[in-house]
Amino acid sequence: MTMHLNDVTLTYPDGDGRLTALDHVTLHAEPGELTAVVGPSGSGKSSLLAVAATLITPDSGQVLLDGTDLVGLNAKQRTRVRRDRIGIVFQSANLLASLTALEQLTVMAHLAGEAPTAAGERALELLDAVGLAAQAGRRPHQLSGGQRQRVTIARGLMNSPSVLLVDEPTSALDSERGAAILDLIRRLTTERELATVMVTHDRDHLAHADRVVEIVDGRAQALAPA
Ligand SMILES: Nc1ncnc2c1ncn2[C@@H]1O[C@H](COP(=O)(O)OP(=O)(O)OP(=O)(O)O)[C@@H](O)[C@H]1O
Repeated sequence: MTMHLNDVTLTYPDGDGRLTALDHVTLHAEPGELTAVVGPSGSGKSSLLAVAATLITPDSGQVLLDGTDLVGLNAKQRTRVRRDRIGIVFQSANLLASLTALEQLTVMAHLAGEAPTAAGERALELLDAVGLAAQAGRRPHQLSGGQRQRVTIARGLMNSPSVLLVDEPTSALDSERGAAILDLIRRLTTERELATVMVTHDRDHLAHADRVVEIVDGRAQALAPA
């Protein structure tokens, strides 16, 4: 599926006025392609992901998923689209301390009402895909930072999404582990035909991207991939 943000403007209340976080932003994410979003702190990158994830409704513009505008949907419909079509790997989406890596994934399916057997099989497959088959029974404190990040990526794929939204996937990792996570996101994007949008502060990551969008003061411009 293609995600297309079209002329999106988002403002937040700011004292007596409004702060423009996204200023007529347009962005295309195509299946099998990795779009990197870069820009200074406070430029609007997280806001962009939140709009794409349908967690925030923009003031104007469209969020098109295969041509359907998600902005017009009601809350229940948006929740369904998010659950069925969108994978979210945000920094704030922490792992639950008491659950094993496998359970971090199956709990998602459980909440969505899926039968445990199918969910367990898919979760194991995903942990295998991110290189953690042997660690399926470990809890977060028994995993390295890079392994925990892999679990969050696998969890983001649990609903077999078409669109994957990733916020700063390597910020807590050293450069070697960060590079491995980038390789993983690149590979999964290609193999699973995901339309991936990834916010990153690390310019080394741009070599992995098919498209690079720079956001400055809420305005987006396309950069040539590195
Ligand atoms: N809930 C909010 N209410 C008011 N202003 C907000 C809110 N969230 C973000 N902002 C402001 O909107 C602007 C864009 O913020 P955003 O978090 O999207 O930037 P960012 O590029 O992700 O920054 P960083 O790289 O530091 O995470 C900033 O000026 C920020 O202060």
